[in-house]
Amino acid sequence: MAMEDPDRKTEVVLLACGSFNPITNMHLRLFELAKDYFHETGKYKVIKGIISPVGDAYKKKGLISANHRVTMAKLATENSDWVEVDDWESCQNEWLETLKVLRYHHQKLLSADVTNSLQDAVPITKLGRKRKQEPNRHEPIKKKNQSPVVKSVPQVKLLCGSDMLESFGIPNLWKLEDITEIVEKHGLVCISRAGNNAQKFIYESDILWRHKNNIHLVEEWITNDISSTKIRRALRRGQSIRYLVPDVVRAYIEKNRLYSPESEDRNAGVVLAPLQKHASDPRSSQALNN
Ligand SMILES: Nc1ncnc2c1ncn2[C@@H]1O[C@H](COP(=O)(O)OP(=O)(O)OP(=O)(O)O)[C@@H](O)[C@H]1O
Ligand SMILES: NC(=O)c1ccc[n+]([C@@H]2O[C@H](COP(=O)(O)O)[C@@H](O)[C@H]2O)c1
Ligand SMILES: [Zn+2]
Repeated sequence: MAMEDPDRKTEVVLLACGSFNPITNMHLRLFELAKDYFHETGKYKVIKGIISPVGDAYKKKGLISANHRVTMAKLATENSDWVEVDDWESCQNEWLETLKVLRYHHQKLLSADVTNSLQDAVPITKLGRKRKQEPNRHEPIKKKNQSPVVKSVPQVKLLCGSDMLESFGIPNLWKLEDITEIVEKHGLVCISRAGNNAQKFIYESDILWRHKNNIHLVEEWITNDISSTKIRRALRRGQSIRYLVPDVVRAYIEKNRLYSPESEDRNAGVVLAPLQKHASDPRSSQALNN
């Protein structure tokens, strides 16, 4: 095997935004697939995964309270040593554009980095993460003013499925400037199926095409059709969801009787927050594919 200096790799944090209503094994697989992909390039090191369940103000039909969705996501990731759940987005009173969630997490890493570099000048560790498992690494000894702080902050990339990528083309759902900033400043990791439309979708959009180096398409060879919609459907019908979601999540759903015909009717007839917000905004993404 080639000798590689792990410090040369670009550090990446993966951020997944969605309803997670409820979280499934498929959602957890997205992170593993993306991590394998980045590590196989030899250029990146994935240091963290973040699940950010959307807030109740998103108003999607059948969306149960964020409180339960966050709890289930935390239960699902309790055995993961790198994926965590962040409830900042779901605690906001209003629905937030995904770009704002990306910015928030990037900013948070920046401030962690600054705090770290102020606290200890030597040795320099990238990010401000404690490297517990590798105490004997030979970090270069530098004075803090010799190393620009910003340079070592990891990139926060949006992790999604191809359905989310393709939703960029739905009129009034996304602002063009948001899509541009996501692919320009952060980057996108999209888990897709062989022979699907993700590549064609990128080809057909000038903006996505221009930034295609920052859009990583990861092929899912061991396909898996689990979706939250199907989980909720099975629950309404009294069917088993065992082995489709982590067992702790299944137990939590049963104990709290979370999904029912009534819960599926929540927000029925209500306009989805982004559509409500952007409908009157001429900058919305009707012009993605030009
Ligand atoms: N089968 C899948 N393959 C790839 N990505 C997926 C798959 N299912 C969900 N995702 C991705 O997971 C993220 C969170 O999605 P979401 O919470 O909507 O889950 P979902 O299972 O699609 O739920 P629903 O059925 O309610 O739409 C999104 O980026 C979505 O694209
Ligand atoms: N303009 C935007 O930023 C925008 C529009 C639509 C959905 N989203 C996000 O995408 C995710 C979609 O989740 P669902 O597939 O469960 O609807 C949510 O996190 C939502 O906030 C963002
Ligand atoms: Zn979905």
